[in-house]
Amino acid sequence: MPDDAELYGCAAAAPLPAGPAKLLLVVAVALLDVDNRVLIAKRPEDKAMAGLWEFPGGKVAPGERPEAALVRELHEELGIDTSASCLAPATFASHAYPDFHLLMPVYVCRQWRGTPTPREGQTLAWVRISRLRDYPMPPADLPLIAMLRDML
Ligand SMILES: Nc1nc2c([nH]c(=O)n2[C@H]2C[C@H](O)[C@@H](COP(=O)(O)OP(=O)(O)OP(=O)(O)O)O2)c(=O)[nH]1
Ligand SMILES: [Mg+2]
Repeated sequence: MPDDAELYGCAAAAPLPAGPAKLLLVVAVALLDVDNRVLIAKRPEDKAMAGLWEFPGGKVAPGERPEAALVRELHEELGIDTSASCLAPATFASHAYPDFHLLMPVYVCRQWRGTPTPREGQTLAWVRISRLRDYPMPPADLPLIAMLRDML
């Protein structure tokens, strides 16, 4: 059983490389059902990091508020409607990928209208937080699993 330092990813701390080429702002959500299961989506074959499971969301457009971006992405990707007031800031990921640095605020949402439906070729799964580790996720997401487990 890994200890918490490993789960949070701080056991393998290495010196930070020089500044990233580009900072990418992506917003994501832990959508929770009444049983506290979280919705994850498997990235489709035609996208970067295909086959990995992620929290729904996407890039913030220039000039767009992060919450508005997430409301838009949830509609585009899952066909559900929510409002900025239903998005509670929870945690964030900060990860240096080889070609960009990802900064990803993660919100928790328990209220929306509609049934999440894969609109962009994803596969969806409702998963207990204690089982998230069974689903391969992008490296940026790995510290989030323990954070959400402790928080929710
Ligand atoms: N949505 C989301 N993206 C993640 C997660 N973890 C992670 O490393 N990413 C990365 C993958 C991508 O490089 C980037 C999100 O880009 P994206 O391609 O999904 O953006 P988008 O939904 O706006 O899609 P597109 O219109 O650009 O096709 O963030 C995660 O949990 N959720
Ligand atoms: Mg996306």
